[in-house]
Amino acid sequence: MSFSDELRRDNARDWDACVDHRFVREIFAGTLPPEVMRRYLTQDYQFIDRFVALLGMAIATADRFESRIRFAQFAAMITSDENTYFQRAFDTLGVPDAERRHPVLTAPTAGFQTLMKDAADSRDYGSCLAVLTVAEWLYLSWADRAGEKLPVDFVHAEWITLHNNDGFRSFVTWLRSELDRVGATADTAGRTNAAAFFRRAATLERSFFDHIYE
Ligand SMILES: Cc1ncc(CN)c(N)n1
Repeated sequence: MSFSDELRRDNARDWDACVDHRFVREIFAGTLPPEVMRRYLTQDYQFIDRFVALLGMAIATADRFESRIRFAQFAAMITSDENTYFQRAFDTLGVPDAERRHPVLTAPTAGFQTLMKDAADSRDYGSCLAVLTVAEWLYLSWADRAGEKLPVDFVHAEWITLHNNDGFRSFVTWLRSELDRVGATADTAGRTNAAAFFRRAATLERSFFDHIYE
């Protein structure tokens, strides 16, 4: 079994809870209440900020140019297509500027920020990769539903298509192969560290979905 499959299997409870989450069912059905989507997106925008910083550390610590290019291209997408989606969704949902920039952070958002800072501060490529892989592979896992119709509202539909398009799918395939490659050459401590970051990320993903309904 590959390293990434092993990590996913070891975190199956949190992983499966996210893939089958109420948020996922409601966003596909187009029934996600606007106040829930608003809470989700205002918190997630703070996630994205630190996520881009972590991508920067992956670019800095990667062991080859080819990997840096992949991350740089992905960072370009997040800071263009995904960033403009957030702005258009905030406009539609009536989120004022102050709340876009400085919302009161919830515990899962603050937890993610600490996790991403810890991964970046480790300056360990495998640990950065583990967190990035959970964030993107888990999102592909819930968003990639063959044959499912898209909801009408762009705020719902585009959040799905940002996470199930061909470019995203190929980035996730590459991320997993990169984690497998790095895991195969890492020593026991390196694999243990990456596994611990993977676990923290999977747990937080689940509480992030849960908390927007609390
Ligand atoms: C919490 C969270 N996790 C993952 C993703 C996917 N980039 C996201 N936008 N937000």
